[in-house]
Order: sequence, then structure tokens, then C-alpha cells
Amino acid sequence: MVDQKIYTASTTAPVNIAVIKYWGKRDTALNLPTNSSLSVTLSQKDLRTHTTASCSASFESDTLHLNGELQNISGPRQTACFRELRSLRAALEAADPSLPKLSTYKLHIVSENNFPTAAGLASSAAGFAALVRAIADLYELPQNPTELSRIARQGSGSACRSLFGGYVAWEQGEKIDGSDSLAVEIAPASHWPDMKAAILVVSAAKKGVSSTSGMQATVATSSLFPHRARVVVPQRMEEMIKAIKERDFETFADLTMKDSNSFHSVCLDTSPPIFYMNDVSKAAIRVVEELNRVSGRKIAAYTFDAGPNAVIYYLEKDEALVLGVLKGGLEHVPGFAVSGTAAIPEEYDASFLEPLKEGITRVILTGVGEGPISVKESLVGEDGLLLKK
Ligand SMILES: Nc1ncnc2c1ncn2[C@@H]1O[C@H](COP(=O)(O)OP(=O)(O)OP(=O)(O)O)[C@@H](O)[C@H]1O
Ligand SMILES: C[C@@](O)(CCOP(=O)(O)OP(=O)(O)O)CC(=O)O
Repeated sequence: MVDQKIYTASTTAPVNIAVIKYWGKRDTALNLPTNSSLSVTLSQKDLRTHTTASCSASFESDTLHLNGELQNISGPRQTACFRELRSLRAALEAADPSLPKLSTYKLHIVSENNFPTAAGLASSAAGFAALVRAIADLYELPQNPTELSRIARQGSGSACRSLFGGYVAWEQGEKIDGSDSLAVEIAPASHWPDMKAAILVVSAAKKGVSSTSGMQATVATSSLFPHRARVVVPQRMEEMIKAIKERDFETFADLTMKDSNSFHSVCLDTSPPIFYMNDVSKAAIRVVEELNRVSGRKIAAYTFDAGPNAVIYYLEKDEALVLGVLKGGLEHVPGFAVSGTAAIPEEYDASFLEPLKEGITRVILTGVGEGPISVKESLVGEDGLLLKK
């Protein structure tokens, strides 16, 4: 008798924002990077992907619905993830013939991001991490998150880091097949739980130059880039890991800001130049630099990915002051409903805050968080189709 059962597994996965940036590939098919990178996983209370993976002998084709829309999954990224996960399941089935042959069934994946897709908010990272984790759970694979990171990396490089919570390094590796290009946990969220992040959304519109094409152009044309990849980042990785282990925020902040600026410098050094930051982003940099100046120490750190949004890291103990200053420009912006903030210090040059008033459309106040979480709520109905809301 044909097995008509619909097997399902659901997970949520977080976004991560790098403090040492991945920028440049040595292998574009496998997403093998030219340098190691390091990120902070952000709390799923605020930003998360929810994905259900299902499979059944009755399904006719592999499908992926993202936010209710059927996606094209014929591309190499999705194909690689499906192929690799199926082959791990097939190995289990070969070892234990009593297992249902899930590796031969078609997959229906349904996913929802609770934030804008492709707006530089790391949707591809959370999206591919959730996809890989959900299918791995569906297949009951024994592989640990580091082993699964090899697969998520092929979906999107930064996705490999979203398989862990807390503070996560992606080691570039050396092997041609990428088997040593993997994510590892540097410290869990509980090691340094008071790390906060304010995301200043400058524009939730789709970005101009994708990370994938931007980094390829940088590798091909920037003369600054080899120095960054070979000299600057390896040194910074060591220093950053030490700063995180020692919970040394000043060093963490210094390295974070320097590395963001280094990454955007190699973008500017690309031909034709790539501009991800705009005038509002630059205003956010000045706001943080001024805050650190009047504080006499680094209490906040900005970083920007391949888009204009600012992510500002700070510690909980400094929240009243950091948000007190930001309030001067962001009080009326959706998401910035905070109380108990400190007054802006007298010597603070508040003119730096002006461009934020019109330029920021939304604020997300969040912090370090956990890795993927297995959940019961399924996005696939009993008929194997996506549940209509
Ligand atoms: N929940 C999801 N499930 C599967 N794939 C997803 C999901 N969310 C996003 N993606 C994939 O990621 C793509 C968006 O990635 P892209 O790199 O353009 O934007 P981003 O991740 O928001 O930005 P960045 O990586 O620069 O921070 C989508 O087109 C889709 O292919
Ligand atoms: C600037 C970054 O956010 C770049 C992220 O690039 P992606 O991981 O989106 O690129 P692909 O591997 O081509 O999918 C820096 C980072 O997250 O480390």
C-alpha cells in the first residue's frame, strides 16, 4: 500500500548581523568565502522566519511558498540544499530499511518572514537556515548545526551562521570542496546576554546591488580588497573572538565599526563603485560617534550590511543613554516606543540627529538571541497545502 501520510516538521530561525563581514567568494557555486566572518544572532521575538517542511508520497513536485507566494526553486541554491539533505536522509534509509523512504518523496515547504524580504535585513540568512533546519528535522537527521551549516551555506553564505544562537563564526576553510567552510559557536547568547541591537530601517525597499553580485564585482576589481581579506580580517577575527570571550564591549565596538567601514570602503573601491550607505546612514554614524565622544568611551557600535539600514549594538546597562540620544531623532518613528530614557547630555551636538527625523521609517529594538527553535505550529494543512490565513 502506498504511504499517503503527510510528514511535517516546523522551525523558526533567526537573522544574524555580522560584526566582521563576509564579502567575497573564492567559489561562487559553493558560496566559499575569501575571509572568515563573525556575527551576532538576533532575538526571534522580533525578527524570525517560520518554516514548515512537509513531504509525502502523494506530492507531485517540490514547492516553496514564501509569505503566501509560490517561489521559483529551480535555482542552484535551493537545488543544492534539497539535494544534500535528501542524500543524508537516503544514507539513513540505506542503513535502516524499516524507515519510510522520505528521501524519495517530494517536499512542500511553506515559510513566512515577519519582516521585509530582500531589504538588507538578512532575510536570506534566516530563510535558508530555517529551510535547512526544518528539512533536517523532518528527515530526523543526526547531523549537528555545524555539519548542517555546510548545507545552509550553499543556500546563502550568511545563512550558515543562523543555525546557532549567540556569537557565531563562519570559518572560511581551505578545502576546494568546502567541507571545512563551516559555522561554529564562539559563545552562546547566555554568555553575553545583555547585548542589545537597535535596527534603524532607512528604507525597506528592495536594494539596488545584491550581495551576491556586489561581492563578485569587488573581488574582480578592488585593489584594496586583497589586503582586507588576507591581512585585516584574519587579525580582526582573533581580536573579536577574544573580545567576545572577555565580554569586552569597547574592543567589540571598535572592531565592529572599523570592519563595517572597511567593508564599505572596498565597496567604494569597486569599479563601478557600490554605495550601500546613503546620507541617512552616514548621519547615523555621526550620531553614534558623537555619543561615544561625549561618553568618553565606546558605548555603542554601528554596522551596515549591503544596504542603508543601521544596526547599533550596545549593552543593556547603557540603554537609557543610547536610546535617550536616539529619541531626539526617532521619537515619532514606528517601533520606538520606549520609556525611562536618559536626557541627551548637554555637550552632545544634537544637530547630528536631524537627518534621522525624516530618514528613518521604522526602528526595531532587539538583542542577542537563540538559534533555530523547533515549533509545533504548522504552516502546512492536513491536505499538504499551505494553510490559508
Ligand atoms: N523564508 C525564506 N525561505 C526561503 N528562502 C528565503 C526566505 N526568505 C528569503 N529567502 C531567499 O532570500 C532572498 C533574499 O535574499 P537577499 O540577499 O536578496 O536579501 P536579504 O537577505 O534581505 O539581504 P542581505 O542578505 O543583504 O542582508 C529571497 O529572494 C529568497 O530567495
Ligand atoms: C554584507 C553581508 O550581509 C553579506 C551577506 O551576503 P549573503 O550571505 O547574502 O551572500 P550570498 O552568499 O551570495 O547569499 C555581510 C555578512 O552577513 O557577513
